[in-house]
Amino acid sequence: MIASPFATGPTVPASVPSPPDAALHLFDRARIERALDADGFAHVARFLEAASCRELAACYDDDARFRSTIAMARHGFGRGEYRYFAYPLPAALAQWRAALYERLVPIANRWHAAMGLADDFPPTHADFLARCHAAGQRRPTPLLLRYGPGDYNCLHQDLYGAHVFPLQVAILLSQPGEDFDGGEFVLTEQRPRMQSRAQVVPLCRGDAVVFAVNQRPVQGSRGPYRVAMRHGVSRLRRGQRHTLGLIFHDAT
Ligand SMILES: O=C(O)CCC(=O)C(=O)O
Ligand SMILES: [Fe+2]
Repeated sequence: MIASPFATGPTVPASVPSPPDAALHLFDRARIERALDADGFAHVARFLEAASCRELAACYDDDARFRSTIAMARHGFGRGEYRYFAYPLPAALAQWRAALYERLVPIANRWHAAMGLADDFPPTHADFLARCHAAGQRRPTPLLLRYGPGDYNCLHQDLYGAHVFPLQVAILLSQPGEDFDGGEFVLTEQRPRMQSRAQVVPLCRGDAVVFAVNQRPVQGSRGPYRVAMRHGVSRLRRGQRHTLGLIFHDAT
């Protein structure tokens, strides 16, 4: 268990509330690895408590925490808005990012080897960030997303430069059926010489989904081949939906 997202950090005001810890113990690596290998995603239920979700969603309006705000419609990305956190990240977001990286890095390295990709990833997130920063990828990528009625997120890949960690995590901060309707997390998979396959991940508030950023290896009869994944969110029919996105590489 680790500290609250808002507990410390040089620029975070002392008055900000302290939600409970993320349930990193639910992050059962063997199960997650099996699910990622089979489907390209793993669902981790109840990763964050409702109070933490509410506090994270509420911090969307705190301008001082963010480096930039993107109106998705302006870029053809969909409809809705998201904001990238500024460095220094709220202390526990940095800790979650580092802790999740360390749990996922063996899978990332095995995937890259299976796909014949040269990169291998260092055991700590600090060392991987140093590699990103040395290559000019210095801007933080953790983000909060906010969707209202009619909003959606087009299928995409969060690639921000040459250095790409092949897995990322999204955490739903709102409760489907209560806070919003519609707005399902969707993944598609482009398989060589085959039509694309879509999967919907039925997240509840506080659930995390770990998924492939771009390519993943699939075991074929003649060895592994690569499939390309994309993710997005279907249109909201009602209400408001917030998500926390944790991407492990930084951006140019
Ligand atoms: O809102 C969502 O569930 C999708 C978020 C997303 O695209 C991301 O975390 O990269
Ligand atoms: Fe994304």
